[in-house]
Amino acid sequence: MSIITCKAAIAWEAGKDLVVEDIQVLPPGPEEVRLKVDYTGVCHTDAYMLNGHDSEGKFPVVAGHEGAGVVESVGSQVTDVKVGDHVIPLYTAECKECKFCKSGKTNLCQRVRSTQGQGVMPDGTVRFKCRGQDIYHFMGCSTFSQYTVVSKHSVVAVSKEAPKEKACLLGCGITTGYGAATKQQHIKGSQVAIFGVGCVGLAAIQGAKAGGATRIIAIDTNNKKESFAKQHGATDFINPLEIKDKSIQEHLVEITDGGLDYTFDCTGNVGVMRSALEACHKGWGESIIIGVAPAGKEISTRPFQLVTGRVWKGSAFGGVKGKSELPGIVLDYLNKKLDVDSFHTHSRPLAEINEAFHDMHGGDCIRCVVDMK
Ligand SMILES: NC(=O)C1=CN([C@@H]2O[C@H](COP(=O)(O)OP(=O)(O)OC[C@H]3O[C@@H](n4cnc5c(N)ncnc54)[C@H](OP(=O)(O)O)[C@@H]3O)[C@@H](O)[C@H]2O)C=CC1
Ligand SMILES: N[C@@H](CCC(=O)N[C@@H](CSC=O)C(=O)NCC(=O)O)C(=O)O
Ligand SMILES: [Zn+2]
Ligand SMILES: [Zn+2]
Repeated sequence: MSIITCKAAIAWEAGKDLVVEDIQVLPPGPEEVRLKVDYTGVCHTDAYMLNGHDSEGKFPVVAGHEGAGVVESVGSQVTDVKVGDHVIPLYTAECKECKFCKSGKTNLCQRVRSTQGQGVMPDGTVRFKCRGQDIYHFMGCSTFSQYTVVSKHSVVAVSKEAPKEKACLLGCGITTGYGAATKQQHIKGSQVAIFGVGCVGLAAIQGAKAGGATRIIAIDTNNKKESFAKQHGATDFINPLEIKDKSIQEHLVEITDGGLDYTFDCTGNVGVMRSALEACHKGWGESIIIGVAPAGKEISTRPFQLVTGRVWKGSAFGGVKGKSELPGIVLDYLNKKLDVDSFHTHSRPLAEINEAFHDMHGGDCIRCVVDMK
């Protein structure tokens, strides 16, 4: 296996445009997989890290974590995937052996998590070089490169029938929102509010509908999001900026006879997280934090909100175990149980990856998919 020279979008420092340039991608180590990335989505978490808001952010870096591609080569200890497999990299690994994997209580495998957070492979080194300099990995995926190297625990083979320009979105945004909603045990017949109608929030709306929620209130500051929300099953749409005489949580409690059974924060704004918690029904309402808040931000509420039975919790990658569950979610997409196509609203070639980040903030964009080929 030799070094591959290809194109990658490199972030040299926080807050600056990515630069597309030649990068050297080293061969995979014994427990690693090198893959050709065909498509990558651009998630809000990439923007957050590239803007310097991630306490784990390291530069220079190849960002991107919502990809789909094909295995190019594998290390000697890799048995789960083989050359030619269509794969999705997993920022939430699944080793099936660590305490977390074996607990049956969480999808948060810790096998590679600490090195992943440091931007390096499990052996503490990197597989990217540009202009003679080491370049960090991001979230164990680094899909903004035409080739990338991931741990064998951080990749799963999926059906070759799934178009990769759509399947990539199952590598983060759609799975995150859909999983977070569908994994709530008592969502059937419930009243739900989803704050933030981006890719994650829209997928949570879809999940709430699939789970049988009877009232699904979508909340976004951009009115252009109403049609997307209703198309996916929202029964109501509220722009919180249009609620004048009271807070959004007071309004929600009023119109739902005491509050929501479930609320989901899909914004990353800590003020919104508080509203989402306080909009929950006394005694049993549960608020699930999905959004990622900037470094240094903290959540607060009156403890009385929890004393009186509201539950505050969080969800990463929708609670989905990547190796065990993602191939089935891809099949759900192929079997039309799960809509993915309508989330792919914008496309860009790699040369225009910076514009993909601008697309994100127009009300008409759910996901921009970058063609890496
Ligand atoms: N826990 C996990 O596993 C994951 C977490 N995330 C996080 O989830 C969040 C959503 O991600 P994604 O869908 O990609 O992001 P998007 O930026 O696509 O969507 C966020 C939406 O929330 C809207 N919004 C912003 N402020 C408010 C507000 N005060 N009230 C209501 N709506 C608001 C935004 O509007 P506008 O664009 O006009 O600002 C936008 O429509 C991010 O924080 C991301 O980092 C993402 C993936 C996985
Ligand atoms: N590094 C950040 C936290 C970032 C974060 O919470 N990431 C989410 C996924 S966001 C995907 O788009 C996640 O899975 N978190 C669990 C984890 O183990 O990272 C920080 O330090 O605050
Ligand atoms: Zn993401
Ligand atoms: Zn594990």
